[in-house]
Amino acid sequence: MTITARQVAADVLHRSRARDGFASELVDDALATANLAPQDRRFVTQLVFGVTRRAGTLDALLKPFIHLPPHAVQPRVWDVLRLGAFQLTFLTHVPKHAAVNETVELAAHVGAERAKGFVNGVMRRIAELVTDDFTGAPGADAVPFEAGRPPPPAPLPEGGGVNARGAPSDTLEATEFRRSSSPFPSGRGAGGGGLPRYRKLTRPVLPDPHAAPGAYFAAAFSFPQWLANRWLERYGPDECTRLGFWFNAPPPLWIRVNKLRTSRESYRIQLAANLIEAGAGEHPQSLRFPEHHSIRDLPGYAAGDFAVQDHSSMLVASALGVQPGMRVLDLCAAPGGKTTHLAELMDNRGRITACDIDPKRLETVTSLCQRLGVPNVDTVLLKDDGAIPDGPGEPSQYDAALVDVPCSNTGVLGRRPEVRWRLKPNEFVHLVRLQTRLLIEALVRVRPGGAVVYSTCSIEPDENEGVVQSVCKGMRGVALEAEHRAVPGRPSDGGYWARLRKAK
Ligand SMILES: C[S@@+](CC[C@H](N)C(=O)[O-])C[C@H]1O[C@@H](n2cnc3c(N)ncnc32)[C@H](O)[C@@H]1O
Repeated sequence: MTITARQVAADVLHRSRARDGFASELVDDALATANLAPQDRRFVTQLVFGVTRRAGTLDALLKPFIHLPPHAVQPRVWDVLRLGAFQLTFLTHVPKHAAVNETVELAAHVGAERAKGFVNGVMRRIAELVTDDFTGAPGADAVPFEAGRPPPPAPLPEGGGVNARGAPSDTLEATEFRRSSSPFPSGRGAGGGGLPRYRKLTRPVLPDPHAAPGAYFAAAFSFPQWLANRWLERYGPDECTRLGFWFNAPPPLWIRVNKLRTSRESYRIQLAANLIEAGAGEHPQSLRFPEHHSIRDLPGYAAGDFAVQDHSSMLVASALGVQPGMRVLDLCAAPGGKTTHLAELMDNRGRITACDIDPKRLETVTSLCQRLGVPNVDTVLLKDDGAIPDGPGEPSQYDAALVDVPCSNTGVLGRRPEVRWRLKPNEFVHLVRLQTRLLIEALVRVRPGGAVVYSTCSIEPDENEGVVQSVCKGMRGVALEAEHRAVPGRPSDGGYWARLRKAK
């Protein structure tokens, strides 16, 4: 029997709830075995990522029509209801009757044949609730649909904003969060440039944005209440609206052109010959695709002409300022995106020790090195105690180190849709403790005069400036040389890096 895209999506959501892995890995696994046409494969991704990102909003829309205690609805039936509500609210290419009927059939697939009538009733109410009208203003009867289209970016000079080594200029914050205390904005600017679109409902179901901004932001933009409160206090409603739209949309695809193999311009010509459009980003190796592409189908994938890497991540290895011939420690290396970038910046000359505690993820460092043509990386599996090997020869003799620590991932919530629901506020204490320890260990391994770059894909100050400041304060002979906050959506993922230098 053939399996449908909706059935695959329902199965992935079930596995994701059981925390079987990241949604992206589970989708890849499922698509590897399901025999689906390309447009159905894209539909699976759209459903799984969309439902996971928007789960909070979908539940707010569903709850008024479910007169049962939440535990009385089986989790898999709840997944089915979210899948149906997502199609009716956030997709415009699925006809309403198809969304309702297919969702009812899905109940049987998840082993809840007897729930078909219930699912049918709820879906019909959602179909009545969601109108085909859009507005530019938030409200209790308007669901955030999409950000306004930003104005086209001004053309960038080649390598603009970066120095000769490809390192970003050492200013703190090339871009900055905008703090505002205005009520939730409407109109131009709220979504990052153009007019945002909110989908009108026939009646108010969401909290009122003016009377209850915290509850509104959590429900309308689908964030856990604790995170909504945290961000509203820090950024204000205007910036939260922009972040909400950004994190609920699919993030753009960026690649890093492998300068060991080709140049950005030559690769762009290769893309153009295949009628594929890509725009140059500020980092001299970066290209951004305006449209979705299957990575393995892009020209030069097997030959290692590029690695998939977000623009913000490319800035991190560049910030270390490595030179050919150096001995470099990469303390949290897997899956190897930044390790291989370091090798490219070193022109494959010198040695990189790439450590991680996860053996499976460490294997991906090796395979990425092979694909990209990087021979000078030694992978090291760290033991449970996290003990790090000394550099070649004497201890503490690495010329430079990168410590790209495990973090909350709050800068990449669009790419990691399940993170917002898995992350708990009490995790920050443990993360900060680990991050501080790793940064100190990297500093200990580097020679006098050497540099360490500390980085995260978090936008939480306690994981970023907080860790760096406390280490600089507590460790003699260590100075903060430069730091950079990447703001989500300007132009890519959120994150942070700081370069520290040991006194000579
Ligand atoms: C943000 S990821 C690194 C991404 C990588 N630098 C890249 O660019 O592809 C963090 C990594 O830290 C690893 N990790 C977690 N705890 C660690 C520890 N105590 N020591 C070293 N690595 C650790 C995780 O397994 C994970 O691979």
